[in-house]
Amino acid sequence: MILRTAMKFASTSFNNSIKKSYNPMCPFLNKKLFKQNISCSYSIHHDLPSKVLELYEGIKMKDRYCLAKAITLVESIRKDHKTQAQQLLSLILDTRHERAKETGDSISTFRIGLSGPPGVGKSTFIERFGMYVLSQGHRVAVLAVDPSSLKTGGSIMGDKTRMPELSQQDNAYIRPSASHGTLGGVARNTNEALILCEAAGYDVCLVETVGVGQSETMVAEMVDMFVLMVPPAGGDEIQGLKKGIVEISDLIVVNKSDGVFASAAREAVTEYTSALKYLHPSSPFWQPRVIKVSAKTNSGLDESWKFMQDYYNIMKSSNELYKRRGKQRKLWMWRQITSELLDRLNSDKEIRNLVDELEQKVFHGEITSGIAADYVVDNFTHKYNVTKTN
Ligand SMILES: Nc1nc2c(ncn2[C@@H]2O[C@H](COP(=O)(O)OP(=O)(O)OP(=O)(O)O)[C@@H](O)[C@H]2O)c(=O)[nH]1
Repeated sequence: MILRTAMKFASTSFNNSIKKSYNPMCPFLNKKLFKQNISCSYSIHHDLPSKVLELYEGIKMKDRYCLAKAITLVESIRKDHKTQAQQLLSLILDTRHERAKETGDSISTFRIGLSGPPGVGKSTFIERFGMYVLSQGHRVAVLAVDPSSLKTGGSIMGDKTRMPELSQQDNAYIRPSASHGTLGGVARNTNEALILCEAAGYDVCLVETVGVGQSETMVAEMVDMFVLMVPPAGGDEIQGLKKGIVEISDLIVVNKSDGVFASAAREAVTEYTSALKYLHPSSPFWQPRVIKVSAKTNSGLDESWKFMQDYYNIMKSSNELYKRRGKQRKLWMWRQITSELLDRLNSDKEIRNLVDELEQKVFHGEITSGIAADYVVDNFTHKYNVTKTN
């Protein structure tokens, strides 16, 4: 209650200060966008709704309730919510940008992706590993991208009950995967939720996913390090693993290396290590490693964290982390452009009718897909007076 009143007060005075002078929270956007007279929705910075400011203040004060509300806002498909979410995110980014200028350190958090087939022990590992990382003085957030929840409508992964001990900790925050929308949409929301978690002081963020379809690639494209968890089996099982997924992994963790699985786990480590020799590492600064752990007995957790920290330090000091995050941001921007354009195209009735008509012609082989696509894009751009560059 006291916290909320304080937040309300802080956000009111903050709002007033914003109104008095010209957009003080957004010097970068002032310079780069407004002065160049670029018309963009960021002009919404002028009159920020109190809801956005309250969430911003709450997140800064590490209030979990505000963080949860902010993530829900990011996940919402309502147009006004989308605008508010972008306002909140750009406030957070501006603050981060300013802080980085002061400290000279632009990256102070560690984003780790974790993937593996169902039943490999991801949630047991995250529960135990998360507790270990907390004991090292960090704050841990766990997010999930669960493609199966999109089909079933329920969230299977990332559920709090899968990590009962971790979810009780003050310094841990667990957020289940959204269970509506498309995989791309859910991944994009998770990407933005990461920014919110970091702003709320969670310096180690884990993003969990299962090895289905594109979800692993999408998660790899939003984290600093990608960890693949595999069962204690080799031979055919390794052959069956998608080569692409091993290729993008910075660390392979063979779980369940206890009891009857101990020797199979040792063999798996040897086999994965030799398989990695034939693959290109995703960075010239890091040779991917293979280690065995047992989430059940806690063995190998400290070693896993040590490898992860080695990776982080090497990638950060070589500036690779900075470049990687930059490339990822550009990639997500393009994803966003593509999906936004498609949304606009699909929501235009006239164009939608044209698409339906052309789809029939393409289906019956009356025209080529290429011609139909060109025709749709030409009509769309012409309608909105977009100049076509040749
Ligand atoms: N022996 C052994 N069993 C483990 C270990 N880690 C997990 N398990 C068991 O493996 C089973 C699956 O573990 P989960 O942690 O639920 O696996 P998951 O990958 O999260 O599975 P999904 O929820 O299907 O995505 C459970 O019965 C765990 O108790 C381990 O290190 N050793």
